[in-house]
Amino acid sequence: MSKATNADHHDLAADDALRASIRQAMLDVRARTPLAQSFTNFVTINLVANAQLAAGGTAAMSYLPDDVIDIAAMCGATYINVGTLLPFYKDALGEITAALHEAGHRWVLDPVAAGLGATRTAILEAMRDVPPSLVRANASEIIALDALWGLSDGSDVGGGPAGVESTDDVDSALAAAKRVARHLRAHGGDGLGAVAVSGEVDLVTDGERVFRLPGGDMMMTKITGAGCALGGVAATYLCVADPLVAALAASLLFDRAGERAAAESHGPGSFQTEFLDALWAIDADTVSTSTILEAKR
Ligand SMILES: Nc1ncnc2c1ncn2[C@@H]1O[C@H](COP(=O)(O)OP(=O)(O)OP(=O)(O)O)[C@@H](O)[C@H]1O
Ligand SMILES: Cc1ncsc1CCO
Ligand SMILES: [Mg+2]
Repeated sequence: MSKATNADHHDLAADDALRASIRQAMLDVRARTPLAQSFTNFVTINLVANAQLAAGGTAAMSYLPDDVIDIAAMCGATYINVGTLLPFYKDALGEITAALHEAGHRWVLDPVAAGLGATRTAILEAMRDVPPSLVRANASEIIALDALWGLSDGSDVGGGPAGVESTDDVDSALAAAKRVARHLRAHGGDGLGAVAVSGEVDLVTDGERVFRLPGGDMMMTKITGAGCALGGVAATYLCVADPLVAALAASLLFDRAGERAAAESHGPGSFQTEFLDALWAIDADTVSTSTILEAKR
């Protein structure tokens, strides 16, 4: 598939309403300290919680269905990540996602390693009819999710799952990302939904509008869980903003924070520390005035 060129895009105008919404979402998170709970993998759980706190929210992690369902009633959004599977997850996630859907509660799905293994496939397939508000994933995972939800027209053939890392570039997931976003909007209840595909240039779409966000730093791929933390912070923003705005705000904050951390650090260990400091330090104006390339329709 050909790469989009700059002629196909324009930077969003300074007075575009989306920029004001992104700025407001950041200010609201820092003013209100919203709680987004997580059901997430145990490799990166600590980074997810710390990133949510650094971005201005609060965190609570749980795996027990009645606990997660009770917390959902008192928090703004939930983050669900299928990275490390345990035997009880299939039943627990089925019960939790059905209840969240019934309650109209907003949640973010991180379909880590989508396409890998029969149990993960069954878990993700069951989410098709009770979908999240926002899917945050790398390109390979979006291509796999689109296929296993039966949305694919067969034109995108991804590299397939190779574990938790992407084997596909972000643009190759464009059609899949748009189909998944449209599915979320059609089945999510409130008509809202968005997909955030992370990579060297992030791609965010609500199924109609497509935005590309250049930036970040390759050091983000040298710590585990930058993507998981991005999903967790997207859930933090989802407490105060629509899925499209939450996806853009979180992705832009991560890009700016990654750049700042790379300039201050000297390897993966200090990068992670500097990255949390940067999530804390970067202001709403820096994020909302970032380059946001919208594709011509
Ligand atoms: N090559 C790159 N250059 C700049 N930024 C990048 C690059 N690759 C990823 N990023 C950034 O890193 C963050 C995480 O994206 P990534 O695609 O690595 O997620 P992921 O594969 O789900 O990660 P994980 O599963 O380890 O949590 C995003 O903010 C993204 O913009
Ligand atoms: C390394 C790893 N294994 C399962 S989840 C995870 C974190 C990155 O997604
Ligand atoms: Mg990931």
